Order: sequence, then structure tokens, then C-alpha cells
Amino acid sequence: MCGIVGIVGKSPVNQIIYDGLTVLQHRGQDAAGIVTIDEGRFRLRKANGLVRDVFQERHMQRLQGNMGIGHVRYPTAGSSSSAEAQPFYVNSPFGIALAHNGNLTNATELRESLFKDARRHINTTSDSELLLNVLAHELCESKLMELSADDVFSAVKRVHKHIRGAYAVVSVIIGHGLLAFRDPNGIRPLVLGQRETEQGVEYMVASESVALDIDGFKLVRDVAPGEAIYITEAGELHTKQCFEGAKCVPCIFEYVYFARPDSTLNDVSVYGSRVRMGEQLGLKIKREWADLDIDVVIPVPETSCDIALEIANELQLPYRQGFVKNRYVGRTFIMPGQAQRKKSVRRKLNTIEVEFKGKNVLLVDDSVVRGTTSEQIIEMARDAGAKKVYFASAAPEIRFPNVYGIDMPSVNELIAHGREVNEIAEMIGADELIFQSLDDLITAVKGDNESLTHFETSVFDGNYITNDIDQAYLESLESARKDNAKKSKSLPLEMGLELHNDE
Ligand SMILES: O=P(O)(O)OC[C@H]1O[C@H](OP(=O)(O)OP(=O)(O)O)[C@H](O)[C@@H]1O
Ligand SMILES: NC(=O)CC[C@H](N)C(=O)O
Ligand SMILES: [Mg+2]
Repeated sequence: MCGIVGIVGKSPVNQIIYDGLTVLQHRGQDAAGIVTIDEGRFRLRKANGLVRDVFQERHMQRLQGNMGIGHVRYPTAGSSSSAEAQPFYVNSPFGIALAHNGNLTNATELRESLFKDARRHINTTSDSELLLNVLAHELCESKLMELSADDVFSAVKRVHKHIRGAYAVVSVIIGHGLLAFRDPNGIRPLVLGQRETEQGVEYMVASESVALDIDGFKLVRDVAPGEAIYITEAGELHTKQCFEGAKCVPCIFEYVYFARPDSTLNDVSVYGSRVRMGEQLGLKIKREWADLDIDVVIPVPETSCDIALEIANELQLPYRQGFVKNRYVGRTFIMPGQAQRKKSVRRKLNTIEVEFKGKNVLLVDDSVVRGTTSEQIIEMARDAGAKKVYFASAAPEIRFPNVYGIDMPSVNELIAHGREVNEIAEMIGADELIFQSLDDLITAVKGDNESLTHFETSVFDGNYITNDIDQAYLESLESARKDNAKKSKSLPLEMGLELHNDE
């Protein structure tokens, strides 16, 4: 997952982009970048690190201009080198910068065809640089210096024909405007907001509505799957559906884990969906564990807290924050390597003994992916004196790789792959383990949004909505991105090739 923002304002936008990226930090902790347009030139700052570390005052001062885009990165393709931090830039036509959330599933073919057919050199292993070059190539069709909204939309239509996978995109074109578009299945989220100022209306697009809230932008609506939004430098808004037959099939894992609870995506409150996940799972626990003697419900901070509270309500049991989270340690699941993830769980969470001693505890997490968290948390609960440790996951068993922007490339890293619930329980050391069913999860996320009928659920059921994923693809993904492969590929930071970077 990554976070993206884009703004066409009436005054300098650097601070708003920075603020937006800060509240999207939970979507990507590896690298951050901002591009603004100042008097016909791009101003760029991007590097590995958290937003607060990447942008110093001197960078912010240089990021002048009333239009710009930003990105926080969680790598799912290529390497984690700073050269693959976003936004990416290409000089022709006009000068374009682009930031992408998602993952392309035909990157290999695109790389070949861009070189052979368009004679375009791609300087990194990033799929997002490919996407930028496909867009640039299609925008070249307009041979004039002018670029109408229709020209832009025709280019996006052709882009949709060439690329496959998941993509929410923001892009700025020098001398013209800001372009945003979402893949035809709407796998990754993208919202549009606006705010009134004395100089006129300002527009903002972002991965999540929370990025709009903090600077006083009002959520207008989601960008529809397949739709493109083009806002000219002067602030005129144009929108167009650029894909015939687009449908809304958002990634369900956004609601389970990725998005912030205070965001609304596809007209569904993430918080509301998590409360309903707790409701559904609470009901299942009542049905299937009627005889269990649970004393207390304890969440595994942070994402599962709203879910666990609702389970406690449903079971009419006390809810206690038995783990304290160190606020200075980030999310462990989106860290790049297993060794780092493993070390971080213990650094991040500590027990409050009194909540465990002599009790039968029900620990609740939003998901069990590699089992890194659950295994250690259960051990900590026992060390703190718990009698019995039961474990509940608000997501079903994750058994299949993700190809759409979540870094789960290898089935062998997934604890539920090829295992039944009792085997998983044994591996993580739980006395009992329960998973939410996929139907219940879907019911919970939909809530009363009747128009949302389908979700991207491949990690649970192995159905890939883009219909282009076969065994050979999954095998090549696994060998390119499994933990060991990543280690051998990543360059030392100082060797990152940083073209057009402003130190
Ligand atoms: O089975 P695993 O491979 O450990 O992955 C699942 C865990 O990782 C995530 O937490 P994370 O620490 O990333 O973030 P959070 O603080 O938002 O819960 C998620 O909430 C689970 O706790
Ligand atoms: N998680 C994402 O959205 C990643 C975007 C892109 N595939 C990258 O690796 O940079
Ligand atoms: Mg967690």
C-alpha cells in the first residue's frame, strides 16, 4: 500500500501536501516524496524515510508552487532504493510527474514494449516508472502544445488498455494541470475533495478521506473506478469515465488493516466496518465457543482495538488494554523484512501484567498474516501469567499471495497456507483460535451500502479479479520478491541512483 495526494490550490501547497502525507504515513513508511510546480519547473524532494525525516525546512522552502503531488511508499515492486521513491518524473511531453498506489500485473510485458515500440528507457525496477512512461507515451499523441481535457481523457483511455493490475494515480503536467485516475476495478482507493477560499475553489485528491479532513477540505466523493479527474492549473475541474464496463471491486484488506478508521472509502466508514467486523465475529464466537470460559477481551494494538471492543460488547465481557504500544515504533506488517518485523513486535508492545495474571484471555487481532505478531503476543500473554490464551482474527485465513499492492508475494510466508485452523493454533501457541468467515467479513464491510456488491478478496479465496494471474506469474512473483530475494536486490542507500533529486 502507498499513500498519494495531489492538490491544485490558489496559494502554495507544500504544507498541505506534507500534512496529507503525515496522516497517510500508515500506508507507507519506507520513503516519501513531494513534487510541486513553480514557475514552469518541477521542485522535487524524495528520499527513504518517514515524512518527518525526509522533509527538512530547507526542502519545504524550495517546494514552492500552487500545484503538486506527494507519495508515501510501501514497496511492492522493484527495490526499496531511494531511486524508486516517488513521485517519478519524465521530461516529455511537457514534463510529467506521477505517484502511484497499487501494483501492475503486466510490468514485464510493459517494460519490453516500452523499449521496443516506444524506445523509452526505464531507469529503475519500479512498476510505477513504467506506468508514468505509458501515460507519457499516450499523452504524446497530442502533437500540439495545447492539451485539452479531452486529449487527457483519451490518453487515459489508452493507458487503461495497456496496463493491468491495481492503480490509483496522481500526476501533474507542467503548464497544464493535475490528472488523477483509478483502475477499472477500483481496487485501490482514491477520493476527491474541495475547499472554498477567497481566491476560489481548491481541489485535492488523496488515497483516504482523512487526508482531506486535516486541512479543511470536504470530501466530495470517491473517484469512480475507471474514472479520470483533470483539474487545470487555473482550477477548472473536468471528469470522465475512461473505461467501458468499469466496476467497483475494492480491496477488502483496506478495511481490515490498511486504512485509518477515520477515513471513509467507497462510501463506507472504515471505523464502522471494523465495529461490524467485531459484531460478526462476536456472534460467531458465541455460536462456536459457547463453553469457553473467557474472562477478558484484549486487543492487539493498534488496528484491532475497535474490533475487540465490539466483540467484548457482544460477549458482555470486560474489554481491557492489556498491551501498551510504543508510539514511536511504526506498523510492523509493512516493514520490509521478516527479521525487522520480528524484532519490532517486542519493541512495540508490552504487557500490563495485572490484566493477564490468572485469567483466560481472548486476544483479538484484525488479521493473522505471517503469524509474526500473534506468536509473540501469545507468548507475552503467557509470560504475564495468563491461564489460557484464546485468539480471534477479524479476517479469515490468508492463504494466497497478493498481487495488487500488498507485499505478500509468497505463499510460503503465509502461516495459513496449507494449514487447518488447529495447525495454525498450534504454531502460534493458542489454546483456541477462531477466524471470521469471508461471508461475514463481506457483510461487515458492506454495512448498508447496497451498491457495493463485490470486493477484491484474493488473499482469502485465490480469485484474482484482473483474470491475468496464473501459476507461472505467482511463481515469478515469489522468486522476485520473497524475503531473501529482496535482500540480495536492495542497494545500500548511498548507492541509490537519484536522478533529479533535490538534496
Ligand atoms: O501475522 P502478521 O504477519 O504479524 O501480520 C498481522 C499483524 O500486522 C498488523 O499489525 P501492525 O503492527 O502492522 O500495525 P497496527 O499497529 O496498525 O496493528 C496487523 O494489524 C496484525 O497485527
Ligand atoms: N504499495 C504500493 O502502492 C506500491 C507502489 C509501487 N508498486 C511501488 O512499489 O512503489
Ligand atoms: Mg496489528
